Amino acid sequence: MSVNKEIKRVTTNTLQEMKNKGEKIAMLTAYDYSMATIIDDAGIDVLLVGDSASNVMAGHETTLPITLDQMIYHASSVVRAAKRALVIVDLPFGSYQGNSKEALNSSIRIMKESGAHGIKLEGGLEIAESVSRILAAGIPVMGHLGLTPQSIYKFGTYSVRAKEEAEAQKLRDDALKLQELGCFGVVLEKIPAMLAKEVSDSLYIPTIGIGAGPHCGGQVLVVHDMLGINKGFTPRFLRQYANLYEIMGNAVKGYVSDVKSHDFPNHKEQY
Ligand SMILES: Nc1nc(=O)c2c([nH]1)NC[C@@H]1CN(c3ccc(C(=O)N[C@@H](CCC(=O)O)C(=O)O)cc3)CN21
Ligand SMILES: CC(C)C(=O)C(=O)O
Ligand SMILES: [Mg+2]
Repeated sequence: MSVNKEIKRVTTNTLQEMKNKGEKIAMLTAYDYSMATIIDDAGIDVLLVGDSASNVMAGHETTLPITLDQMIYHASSVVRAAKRALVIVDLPFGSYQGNSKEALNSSIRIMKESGAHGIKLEGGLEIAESVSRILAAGIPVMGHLGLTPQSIYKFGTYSVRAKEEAEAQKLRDDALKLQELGCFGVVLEKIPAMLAKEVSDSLYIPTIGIGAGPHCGGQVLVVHDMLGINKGFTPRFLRQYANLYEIMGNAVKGYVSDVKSHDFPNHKEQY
């Protein structure tokens, strides 16, 4: 159990209390120990070990290639860093779509081998049986609706979702279903702000938006995007809080220059 008396861990109950009080939830991705330490120490509520690690960490075009073993490796590193934040891990593509037993086994592996506090998976009614089974095992589940990147080849683009009424109605139904099953929250990705407001107001559990406007219970971004490390990714929903690509690049340029010019190491930097 928790031995740290000074820092109170965020739990799924904390997130529900925040929604009840109208206090916004701040969530960011993290994939490694060093970055997670900085983000946790800076006061984030939820750390998401996203399958966006496939893009950001491994350089793949999509989230599809990342494996369950790789997600567990990233998650265990983040868990070791997180003193306060709730740590949630994406079930990667291919680790849950087969059947609900597979979904449960994958979730159990994540909880057992990484020490994370809950899982997230993409989809609505199609994955209801899996969500129930994972929840029945006592594992907190977060839903993810709207732009679901694991289905990119079904949709063909990363454009805004649920602009048409039929898709908007399915999203409303899916969100209610996920709440009814017992999910502690739902990510809403790249949908119209008014639809996100409607869904957020109709649910008692918190919604966490990314490109879903200001009315969600909280917000999530990929940390490399908001720190400006991921050069060239500038969707409208992104606010860049730093330009670390430039800052880190300049530091490396300085080092290269100092080595080439014989400036580094100097007499104090040797034995
Ligand atoms: N670095 C990174 N950041 C993310 O937010 C992210 C990932 N990776 N990987 C998984 C998913 C994929 N997501 C994405 C991917 C692409 C766009 C995007 O390019 N949007 C463009 C144009 C898309 C279009 O209309 O076709 C935009 O301008 O919004 C948005 C979200 C969000 N997730
Ligand atoms: C963008 C967030 C919601 C995500 O699922 C990820 O980073 O993988
Ligand atoms: Mg994801």
